[in-house]
Amino acid sequence: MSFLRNKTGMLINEDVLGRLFSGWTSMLRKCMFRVLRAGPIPRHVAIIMDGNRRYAKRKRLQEGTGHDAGAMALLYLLVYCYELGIKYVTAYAFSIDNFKRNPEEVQKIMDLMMESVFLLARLSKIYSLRVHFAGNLQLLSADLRKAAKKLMENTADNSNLVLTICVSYTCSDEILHAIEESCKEKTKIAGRDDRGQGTDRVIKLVDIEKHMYMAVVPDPDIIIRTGGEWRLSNFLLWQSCCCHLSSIFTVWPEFGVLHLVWVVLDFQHKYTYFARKKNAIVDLGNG
Ligand SMILES: CC(C)=CCC/C(C)=C/CC/C(C)=C/COP(=O)(O)OP(=O)(O)O
Repeated sequence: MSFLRNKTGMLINEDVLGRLFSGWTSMLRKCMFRVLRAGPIPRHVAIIMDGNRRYAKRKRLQEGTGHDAGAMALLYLLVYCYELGIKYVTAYAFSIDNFKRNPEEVQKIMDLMMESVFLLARLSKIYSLRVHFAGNLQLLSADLRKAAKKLMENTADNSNLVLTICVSYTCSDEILHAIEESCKEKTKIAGRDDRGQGTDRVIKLVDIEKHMYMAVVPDPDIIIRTGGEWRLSNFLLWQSCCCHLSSIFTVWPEFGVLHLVWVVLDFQHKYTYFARKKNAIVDLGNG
């Protein structure tokens, strides 16, 4: 059993999360965030959560513990982002290519995902989070798909922060899906118009963008990749044309509040470039 799980095998979130919101550490964090808010705060932060297995290996922990710790790190990050005033967080939780991994590992990650859905349901009530799943959900088990859809429906009216979990996702699949849906839509419209006259049959960028899995959120301002790599690994390729890339050497389970502060400071440093991108920055008056 992993050190992050209790005797019944459940992730020990209560204590860990409880400690986040009380005491002097929480006070220090809030002071730090207050100072950080003197500068521009990114509206949307996306993360490639790399290095979970390396973390477990380095610490000589059981297999799977790295992903447990990674899931906890994401819950922590959500709270930090909420406190800082970041409105959108997107996490690359499982790519379509990850299905090629050892079946046992895939099953463990899927079980963790199911468990995370329940944890997120509780967290979303406390913080009024909206949870959105982006990806080819047909590739997931019926149970996980059902739980994910239920969580999306139950949190659809929440507005403090939108968490998008990219699962069974690759951006090339997302683009293909959006083009297919656009073609279907255009064919339907053309079919309704007998002679095809007056019908706009040409597929435009807006048609494709409308059908992207990520259409419900604005493009990211920052993509953070942990584990020391710079690759995008088929994550948000369409949406990342103007975004700031940040590669952190730390493995994902060890990503903490100070890493987030560093990334935001780095973003603020490049503010002059980002300021050219209209609406990229949260209006501090409202944040
Ligand atoms: C709440 C929620 C949605 C939880 C998601 C759980 C989680 C952290 C999933 C990450 C899965 C994954 C394949 C990460 C990449 O690290 P890796 O396994 O490739 O590690 P490595 O780079 O050390 O090999």
